[in-house]
Amino acid sequence: MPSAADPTLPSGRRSLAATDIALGPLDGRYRVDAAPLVDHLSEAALNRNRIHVEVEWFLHLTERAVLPGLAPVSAEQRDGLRAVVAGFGTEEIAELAAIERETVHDVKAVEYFIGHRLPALGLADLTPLVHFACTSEDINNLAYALGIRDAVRDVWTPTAQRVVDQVRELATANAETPMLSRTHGQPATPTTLGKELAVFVHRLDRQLARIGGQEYLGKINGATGTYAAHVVAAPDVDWLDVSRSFVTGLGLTWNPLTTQIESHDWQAELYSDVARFNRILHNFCTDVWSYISIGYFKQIPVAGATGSSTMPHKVNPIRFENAEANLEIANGLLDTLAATLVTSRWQRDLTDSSSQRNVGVALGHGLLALNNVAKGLRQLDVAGSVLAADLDHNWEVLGEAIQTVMRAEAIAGVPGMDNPYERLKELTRGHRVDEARLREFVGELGLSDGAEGRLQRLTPASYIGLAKRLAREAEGPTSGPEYVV
Ligand SMILES: O=C(O)C[C@H](Nc1ncnc2c1ncn2[C@@H]1O[C@H](COP(=O)(O)O)[C@@H](O)[C@H]1O)C(=O)O
Repeated sequence: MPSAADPTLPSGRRSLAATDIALGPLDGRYRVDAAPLVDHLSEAALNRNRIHVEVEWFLHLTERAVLPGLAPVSAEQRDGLRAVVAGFGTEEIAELAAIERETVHDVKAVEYFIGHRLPALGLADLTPLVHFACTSEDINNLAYALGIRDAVRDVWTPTAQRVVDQVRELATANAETPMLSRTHGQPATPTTLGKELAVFVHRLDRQLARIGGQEYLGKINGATGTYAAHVVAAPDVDWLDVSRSFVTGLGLTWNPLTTQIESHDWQAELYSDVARFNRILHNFCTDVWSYISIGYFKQIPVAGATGSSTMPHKVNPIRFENAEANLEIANGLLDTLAATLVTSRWQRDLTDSSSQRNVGVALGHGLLALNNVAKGLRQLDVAGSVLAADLDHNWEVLGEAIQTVMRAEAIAGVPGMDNPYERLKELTRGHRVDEARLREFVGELGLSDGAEGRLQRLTPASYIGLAKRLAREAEGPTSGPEYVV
């Protein structure tokens, strides 16, 4: 490692490498955002979960009395073992690291770490029961499943849910705010701002429901998933039942059939779902960014904050831009994990060991993005007058309304309703048509009274179909107000 005196460094420059300065942003400037995941997905949390699994397996084997002479340990001994998990902190992290430096095997180090604590609990005789019949993956897969489950359930999901609820509130508040649509970026049939936001809420809710229903699978079945060591050591035990009850007792779903490794298919499913949620949120961010850019949303300036270092007038949409970037980075990792974790050569290769160490990083970038979207949304105001002015400049979007009413009239037998589409195309395609010209056109069509009245009362702002009602679908199905012109 280069030091301050390293001659390869430019003269006089101190090396920062010898300090504990983070290389990555999640452990540096964004540390606070990522912090809630540390308790579940850091290396220390993985090790604590490994100790938890080893301790619970030890207790399970004693409770099931799987070997001759084996009996449940005392309540005090049981509490003492569980206290090893609960008390895992800075000193224990260092102690475990020291053991691993010798074993050069992370799970073996955990086994020895626990073994060292047994004499003080009067359990020295049971040292061979720690990690009994286990391969490392028996411990690893369960430790990861617990960490990932808790991170998703207790950290990522509540944060994602709060952001979706913020969008839901904005959708409801703007259910009736008319807005020009822009298919292909061109003026199109109007909608309401709330309805467009509700589409995102509906999409994100679906992904959250999938993620909420995710199974977290686990296995404990030995070096090649055959229970060979278990059976040769204790032939009369119902090992499938011992295994199933242990895994389900941890709150996981038992995987009955594996190689050495839990196949990780559930992880691939989860990461694909979270990545899809992220993609939808990314779409939301770029839409909001674009609405800000055309003035539909005003950003509330934060007192004391600077937009541009040179252009004093600016309030930049940086929260949505940060979210975009972090969603992309999260998905780069999530996609890689989902694509690669499902493959392991023959009965195992160790690539998953290294890959899974990045699950927290992937979720961390997603969490950071969510926090930025939440912040960005709190700083938005809807510019109703800009939305209204835009609608008023685009009366030609009523061409669709007129030609569709003419078709209905033709079917009802009203004469003179021929070629409606073509006539409206001639009137509107590629040019501006103002209110007066449209009203005049409608007045000359010879429509029935009801149809003409409906069209003459129509404005771009009121040509929104069922958008108000649909916007409220984000709150849940409604029997709310019907379409009224
Ligand atoms: O129960 C077993 O151990 C079974 C054994 N395979 C292994 N299974 C699980 N872990 C193993 C295995 N081999 C090594 N290691 C240890 O994994 C750690 C890999 O470190 P890193 O690359 O940083 O993720 C690092 O600590 C390695 O020592 C087999 O041969 O089938």
